[in-house]
Amino acid sequence: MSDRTVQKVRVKVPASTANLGPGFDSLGMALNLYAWIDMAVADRTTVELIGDQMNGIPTDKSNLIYKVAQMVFAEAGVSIPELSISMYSEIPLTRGLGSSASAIVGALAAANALIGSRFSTYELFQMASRLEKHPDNVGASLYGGIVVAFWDDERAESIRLEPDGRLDVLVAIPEFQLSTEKARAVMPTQVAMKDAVYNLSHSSLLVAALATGKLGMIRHAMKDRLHQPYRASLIPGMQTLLDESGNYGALGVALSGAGPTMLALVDAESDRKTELESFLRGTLAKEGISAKLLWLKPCDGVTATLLAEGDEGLRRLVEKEVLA
Ligand SMILES: Nc1ncnc2c1ncn2[C@@H]1O[C@H](COP(=O)(O)OP(=O)(O)O)[C@@H](O)[C@H]1O
Ligand SMILES: N[C@@H](CCOP(=O)(O)O)C(=O)O
Repeated sequence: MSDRTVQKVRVKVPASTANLGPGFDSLGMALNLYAWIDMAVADRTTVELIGDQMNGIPTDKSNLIYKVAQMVFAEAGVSIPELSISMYSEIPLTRGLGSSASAIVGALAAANALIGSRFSTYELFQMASRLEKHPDNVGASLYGGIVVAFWDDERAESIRLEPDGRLDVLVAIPEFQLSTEKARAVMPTQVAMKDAVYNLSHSSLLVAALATGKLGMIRHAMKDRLHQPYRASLIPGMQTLLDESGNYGALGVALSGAGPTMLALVDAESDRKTELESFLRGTLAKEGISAKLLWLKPCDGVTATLLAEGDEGLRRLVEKEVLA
């Protein structure tokens, strides 16, 4: 252990939505649902999961947070074999809101803060993209805002766009889980040139619309032929939502990440929010799917805070400030 090592850190990391329709594996947006991770140097490794959101996550050294932290230490040439980790998360698992990316980014940021921030945010982004194998969710959780990025199996590059303040985000989170692995497995390995051109043009137009605040263009741009048509078979009601949400006040609609969550961009001033909620809820209900609806906002990326001896534990913070 080096003298630059601090004893305890807390990170707060946002959820993310990837793709935004046509930007498969290249567009992401941070959303204000959060996970908190406390990480401390310890004599014996412990993993405390607060709340029941993370049921089934391992609490030994096979835990993703522990493994990612060890990767950071190894890369820095530092030995901190035993960690005390506490976690609380509002981000539902395997629903397309980037829980795995938030865990990876949270672990990278916490471990890096523990060793005196030896790595830059850019270096953490390279590590995160290598682990997640696509940069959209990790880029958004790390940098915040809207992130436009690529990962070419060797390096990741990105630019953050400032989200327009008028953008509200409605997500419908179905009760069933769908792993990213399963939702990637239904996609073809090759696509027709016309579909590639369709996505290139729509994704480029979407980025331009988001960058210039031309919100009316979103309904034309937020369309996809690379992944959503294949994934629709896994999410009953999805095609109807994609085809018709625009008639109920959405600026645009997409599958959030690999799904099953559906996401609508909405003008914050819209007077049709209740109408849109009923349409989303009703369409999924017709397929026998109950869904939790949440209104979210784009937000900033991960933050890390060094903790002092007397600072309250994560469980207390969650009871006092998050669940209150
Ligand atoms: N806080 C966490 N700690 C450890 N593993 C996690 C955590 N959050 C998510 N994961 C892992 O990520 C998986 C979900 O990833 P994925 O299928 O990509 O869905 P999504 O990222 O959309 O929630 C979980 O099943 C779990 O293995
Ligand atoms: N671009 C990826 C995004 C997966 O996001 P997740 O939140 O579902 O993990 C994909 O579409 O597979």
